[in-house]
Amino acid sequence: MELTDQDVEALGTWGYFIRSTFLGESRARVVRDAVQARVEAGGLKPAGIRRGADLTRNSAVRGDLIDWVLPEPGTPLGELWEGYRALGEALSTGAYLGLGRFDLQLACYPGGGAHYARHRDAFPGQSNRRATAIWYANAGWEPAHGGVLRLYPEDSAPVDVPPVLDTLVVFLSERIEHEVLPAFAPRLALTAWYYGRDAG
Ligand SMILES: O=C(O)CCC(=O)C(=O)O
Ligand SMILES: [Fe+2]
Repeated sequence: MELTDQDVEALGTWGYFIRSTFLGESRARVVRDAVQARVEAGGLKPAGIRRGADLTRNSAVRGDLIDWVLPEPGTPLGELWEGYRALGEALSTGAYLGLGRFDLQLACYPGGGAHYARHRDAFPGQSNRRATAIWYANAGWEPAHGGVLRLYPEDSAPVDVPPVLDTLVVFLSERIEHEVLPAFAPRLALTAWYYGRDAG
């Protein structure tokens, strides 16, 4: 995994970059099937919203179901995990982000208008989340399904990212506000949050 000069420049200037392919089509389909199977097996739980020490559930803010993905060498999800590990290394080497460990979350927005209100993934000085990377697992996503990720770069117009299979979005967690617009079909995303190397 290597970042292009364009990726690095976009990250520095705008705080994000987008790639239309991460794993490549055939591997992406295999991972997608594994993600789908995991969702169908049940076990995803309504996501919480943290306000200080309180964890609350409020589908008016956030309507997804989540689970955490751990390293699973030799499985399709393990392959994705490994891809994220390599991405973290590339971000550290190529963009000097100094990243350490990451958490990887599987999120399913069930459709029916589920969304996630505008937010940041980290606040300056309060968290060691440095970078967010999101990979989408939705084959056959159509504009009528809604569910775009809307990024709000600081000095430019909002940018919409349809959650199409194998698309990868990377942004600086403290810098980029974003939201998920209402989704009208089941929407699958895998999000990694990278912590600074100095994080506990
Ligand atoms: O699924 C997405 O596109 C973004 C989700 C998100 O913002 C989050 O989980 O913090
Ligand atoms: Fe987010």
